[in-house]
Amino acid sequence: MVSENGAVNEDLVKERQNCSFNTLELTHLLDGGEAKTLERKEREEYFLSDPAFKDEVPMEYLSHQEQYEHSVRKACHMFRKLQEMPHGSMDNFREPPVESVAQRIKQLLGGMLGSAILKDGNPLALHYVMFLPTLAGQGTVEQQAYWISRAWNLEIVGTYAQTELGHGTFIRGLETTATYDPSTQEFVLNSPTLTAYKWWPGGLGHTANYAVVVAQLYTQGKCHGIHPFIVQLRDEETHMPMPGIIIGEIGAKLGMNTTNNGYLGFKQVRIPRENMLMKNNKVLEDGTYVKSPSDKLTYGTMMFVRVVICQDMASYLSKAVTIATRYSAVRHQSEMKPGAPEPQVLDYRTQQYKLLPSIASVFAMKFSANWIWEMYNVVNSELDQGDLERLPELHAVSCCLKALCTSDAASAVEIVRLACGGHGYMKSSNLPSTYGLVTAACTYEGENTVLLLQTARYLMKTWQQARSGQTLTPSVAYLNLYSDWRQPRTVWENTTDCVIKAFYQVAAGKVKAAAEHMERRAKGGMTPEDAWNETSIELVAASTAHCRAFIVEKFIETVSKTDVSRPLQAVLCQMAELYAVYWLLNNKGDFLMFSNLSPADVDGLQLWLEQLLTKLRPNAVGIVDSFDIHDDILASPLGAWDGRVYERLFEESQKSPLNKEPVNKSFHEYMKPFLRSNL
Ligand SMILES: CCCCCCCCCCCCCCCCCC(=O)SCCNC(=O)CCNC(=O)[C@H](O)C(C)(C)COP(=O)(O)OP(=O)(O)OC[C@H]1O[C@@H](n2cnc3c(N)ncnc32)[C@H](O)[C@@H]1OP(=O)(O)O
Ligand SMILES: Cc1cc2nc3c(=O)[nH]c(=O)nc-3n(C[C@H](O)[C@H](O)[C@H](O)COP(=O)(O)OP(=O)(O)OC[C@H]3O[C@@H](n4cnc5c(N)ncnc54)[C@H](O)[C@@H]3O)c2cc1C
Repeated sequence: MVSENGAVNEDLVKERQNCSFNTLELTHLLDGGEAKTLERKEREEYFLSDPAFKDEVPMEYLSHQEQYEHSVRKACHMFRKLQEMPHGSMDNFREPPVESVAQRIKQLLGGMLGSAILKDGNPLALHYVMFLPTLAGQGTVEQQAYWISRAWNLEIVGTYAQTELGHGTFIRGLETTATYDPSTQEFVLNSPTLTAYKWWPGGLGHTANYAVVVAQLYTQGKCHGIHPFIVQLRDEETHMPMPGIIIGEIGAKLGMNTTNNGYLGFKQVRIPRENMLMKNNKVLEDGTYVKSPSDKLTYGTMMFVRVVICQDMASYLSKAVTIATRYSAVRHQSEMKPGAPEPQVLDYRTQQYKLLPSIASVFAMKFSANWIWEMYNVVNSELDQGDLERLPELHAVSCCLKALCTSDAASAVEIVRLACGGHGYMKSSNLPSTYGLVTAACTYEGENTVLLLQTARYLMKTWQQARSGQTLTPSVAYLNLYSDWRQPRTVWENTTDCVIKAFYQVAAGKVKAAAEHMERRAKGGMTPEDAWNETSIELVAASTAHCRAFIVEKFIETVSKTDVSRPLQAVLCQMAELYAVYWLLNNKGDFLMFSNLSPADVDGLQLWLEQLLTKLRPNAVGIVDSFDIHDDILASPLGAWDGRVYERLFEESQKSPLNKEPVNKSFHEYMKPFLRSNL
């Protein structure tokens, strides 16, 4: 079914002809307007046309060390090009106003360009994603002026060193100490144990020469908890480790093998007092400690990254579903009807069930990521005015959204990889490394179970408030509405209103059940902590249900308000319905228990799901085409625009170093003597 030399695969041509909506309209919608699409495409062209980013030998065939060296070369070239970018866009980044550092970084690094150039991680990413935002968020005006300009101009390269060998989640338990010495006005950093060694920070191994180090602050004989310090790790000229710094790379990982995650130990390393980031808490010259209104402000960078991760997950998933959907349109297999031609695998219902809900997830993530990004900016400016009221709500929403977006992305990438059969197992398909990137996000920036429990903590508090009749903040207002889930059941309808209500009824029901079970345990004599731990499976489930309800509502709300042509509107609504019905059926026990759904309604829902798959099937390729992902970003023989899957797979196989010679020397060294010995 492949067309002659270089032409687009006929199946894909037909799919594109059958698409019922204007794919460009959807592209513009997703980019935020036509001008933004043009800007993105210009940026992509500017980077992707550069031969310096092309790999002669695919990275996977290089040694660990070579992979690192190539990625440093590419990362440096990438950021140099950013600085030199035409149309003055980078000029604005030379000395950015502090308050917009985060926005600008997102604007610069957002999207998928980075992963096209560096498929398995960028050793400079942490400099932009965490070092700079920490300087902006935690530094005083003077510290910002000095450090941010040095960091923006890449005079120094930084990372964020918080996690230790012994502790990642429980950051109050970190062991690195920073003890203030008023006689010299310095902090002395020390790693008292092996488990105190920093472990994991990206770029720490051999790339960064500075780090924000999170350590327990001691002054005047007292520990004041964890605080951020700027520490020089390596000489700016020679790059040799500074005295007292023990540093290296932690080794090969499941994925992200070019992010150069490192370890770091301190042996009585002295830094000036001014290197403690003092926007929030301060240590005066004489060692007096001055506390900020909330010790959680120190956690600001983590919150920022959790917010941007949601957007990042939507990008990775859009890439994976584009690859798998185009491949499924090109791939023919088996006989659906005796004697009939082999159908496109996309025509199998089970294949549609793997692909279409995963495509819908991209939209769900994008819309909720946009929403949380706006909330983040609003709350952040309130914080700057000293108003901390909405910080707990932002923390609660960002924790559960980060957890769901990353775990959904990881499972969807794996589902669509499996949907590509054997070819999905090839590294060249780019699906394994995409999985490596997204599954890492389930752990970094807060392990997902831990984050869901943070949201649960907030839900338990608000549940008590709901019970005492208090008005709740918007994201939990439903707890007031559905606090009594044993209300008489109303008739189930297959409508989005009924579905949204059901998701919230389930969330409220699960919050209530967890709260009641915890109370019962506490009344039975358990300590609150034990009661919490015993109930934590239900707490995580409550948090998940809360977040799913929120995502479903935002999805349906966004598509209903979007001003687009009718054909596109229809597709977006089908996507939103599919997302909702898919998750509803996946958790039908919860809905039967807590919502208006009765067993007799389940058949109708299953039918609804199947009808949606039928309606969306002809637009599957059109929808992923609208993501408008450049072939060099997809970097997959299975997913290229032209659908020349088999030719491209064969071309990729020719890049294996083993194919450079007809007989490998191992034949003469091992096989031949072995075979002879069996004669
Ligand atoms: C730059 C943009 C570019 C865009 C392009 C795309 C790029 C995307 C990014 C991709 C690249 C990423 C590279 C990888 C980066 C990984 C970096 C890391 O992992 S770094 C390492 C990341 N490491 C982690 O993430 C570690 C995870 N662990 C933690 O964050 C904490 O230990 C904890 C939150 C679990 C507990 O903390 P603990 O102090 O024990 O707290 P308790 O439980 O005792 O609760 C006490 C009270 O505090 C409250 N509260 C808590 N937090 C916050 C908050 N943030 N705020 C407000 N409140 C908060 C809580 O609600 C409670 O309130 P209440 O009920 O009393 O009223
Ligand atoms: C690719 C990657 C990049 C990273 N980059 C950085 C970086 O740049 N800088 C940095 O500082 N760190 C970084 N990290 C570290 C990362 O932030 C931590 O790994 C993460 O916060 C999880 O902590 P942990 O490894 O200690 O897991 P643990 O907390 O030990 O988790 C192990 C298990 O214990 C469970 N658990 C732990 N606490 C609780 C609890 N309270 N209740 C219930 N269950 C619990 C978890 O759910 C999990 O199942 C990175 C990690 C990875 C994988």
